[in-house]
Amino acid sequence: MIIIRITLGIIFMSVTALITGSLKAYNWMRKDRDGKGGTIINISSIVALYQSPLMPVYSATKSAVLQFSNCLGKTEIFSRTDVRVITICFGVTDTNLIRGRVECIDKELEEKLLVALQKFPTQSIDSAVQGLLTAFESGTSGSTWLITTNKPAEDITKNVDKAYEILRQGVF
Ligand SMILES: NC(=O)C1=CN([C@@H]2O[C@H](COP(=O)(O)OP(=O)(O)OC[C@H]3O[C@@H](n4cnc5c(N)ncnc54)[C@H](O)[C@@H]3O)[C@@H](O)[C@H]2O)C=CC1
Ligand SMILES: CCCCCC(=O)CC\C=C/C=C/C=C/[C@@H](O)[C@@H](O)CCCC(=O)O
Repeated sequence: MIIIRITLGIIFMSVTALITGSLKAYNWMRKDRDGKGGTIINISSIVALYQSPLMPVYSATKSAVLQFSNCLGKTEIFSRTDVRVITICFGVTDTNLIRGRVECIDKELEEKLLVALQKFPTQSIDSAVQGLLTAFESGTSGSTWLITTNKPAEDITKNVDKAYEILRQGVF
């Protein structure tokens, strides 16, 4: 089925390749294994910051990117390895990704997504890159940055921490 192929593709690209690539770089750079330290910047999305029915697969992959990168960048690890891990949540950005046809799990969702993508303000590539550079210059390890709607990059680490404080209630 086409959707299985697309789904496996997006999971492979956004999760499997990102995690294996990050860990390769991580092990190469980590100071406690004779590396020189360094920075990993992983790209998530605004879809990791809210729950929408439009793209359950894509949203799941971007949430995985956020959680993996936040956890890998935690101080307990960073203090030993000097490998800083930063996560970027981009809003809709004017690239080929949103220009091409976006296949969803059914036609109804695809139509809703097209409307959403047209309605949601699209930021320029320049603004997205400027925001990424700000995060690179200022971001601490394990931080999350919201870069959307041509606004300056915003460090939303505290929001993510608060969200997980709520989610962990009753767990321990
Ligand atoms: N454009 C947007 O609105 C947003 C994009 N993002 C994320 O930003 C990242 C980049 O997306 P865009 O630049 O917008 O997409 P894009 O489609 O414009 O660019 C993707 C690039 O990756 C290359 N590529 C595809 N498969 C590859 C592979 N197997 N190996 C090496 N290169 C490959 C393509 O040739 C293309 O140049 C993605 O992770 C996307 O999910 C996140 C939020 C919003
Ligand atoms: C209003 C939504 C804002 C989204 C901001 C972004 O991250 C841009 C995403 C733009 C396109 C995403 C394409 C994703 C494609 C695949 O996931 C999809 O074709 C696979 C199956 C559907 C699914 O992801 O559930």
